[in-house]
Amino acid sequence: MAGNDNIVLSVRDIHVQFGDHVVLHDLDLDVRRGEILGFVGASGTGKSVLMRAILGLTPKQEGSISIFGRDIEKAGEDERIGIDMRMGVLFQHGALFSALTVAENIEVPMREYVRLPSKLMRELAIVKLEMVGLRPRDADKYPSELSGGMIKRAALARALSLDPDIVFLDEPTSGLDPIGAAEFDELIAKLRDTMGLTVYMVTHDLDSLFTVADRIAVLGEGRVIACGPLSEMLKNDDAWIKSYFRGKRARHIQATPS
Ligand SMILES: Nc1ncnc2c1ncn2[C@@H]1O[C@H](COP(=O)(O)OP(=O)(O)OP(=O)(O)O)[C@@H](O)[C@H]1O
Repeated sequence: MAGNDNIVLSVRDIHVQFGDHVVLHDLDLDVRRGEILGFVGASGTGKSVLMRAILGLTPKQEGSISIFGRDIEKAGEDERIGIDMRMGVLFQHGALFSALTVAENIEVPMREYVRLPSKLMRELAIVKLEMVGLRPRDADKYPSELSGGMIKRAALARALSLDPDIVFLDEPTSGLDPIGAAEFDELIAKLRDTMGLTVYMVTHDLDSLFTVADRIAVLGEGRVIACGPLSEMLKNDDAWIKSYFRGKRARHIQATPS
């Protein structure tokens, strides 16, 4: 429920369509403080659309979105900026600015939202770099000089730039090898534990869901058709959920000791 301190994000009766194409309808979702919520669904079901609608980047036709207990449509401009500052985003493919160094990329949200001396921004950027497991000497590299895993980490550092309460991660482990993906999952869990972050993670990565997600929300036919811990997904008899969580690949992951 909105207004409940334990709920960071509350989505109610959301409807989003493009022309005649209804992507989301009557969609409800709550994200709890300090949890890692894994958000899954077949390709093209609207996971990115929902994330973009929550972030105010895609218009919705109906419904309400409350963040930190505040309906974002009722928030004034200053309040909205305050809410935006408490949300970090890692877009699919990292989306770093290629003409900026890693440190400059991390400083982008600082420049946008807060006025700080350059030297302090640089120092803060280095702290963020270290938080995500990069080294200070990576600060002056350009994105083209980074590996895929380093790009994800740099993008995460940028998402953490303003010490947000919640981060939205769109397929953070896609394109990483299994070891890099597992290390990234570990990093996310560590940041949640140390910073009390709430994590909203769109993913296709079963390993992530099995190892770090506290709850999983499943999108199907425009709505959240199931939401709960992995144990509930493993008992769910919906055809897609069953084949996803109890299919061959899932059985292999469960059988492999971590
Ligand atoms: N700006 C837009 N205009 C028109 N249609 C759009 C727009 N954005 C998304 N869509 C459509 O909405 C549907 C859902 O897209 P979305 O990218 O949210 O899927 P997804 O669940 O994130 O898929 P994937 O797992 O493959 O990334 C798709 O049919 C897509 O073509």
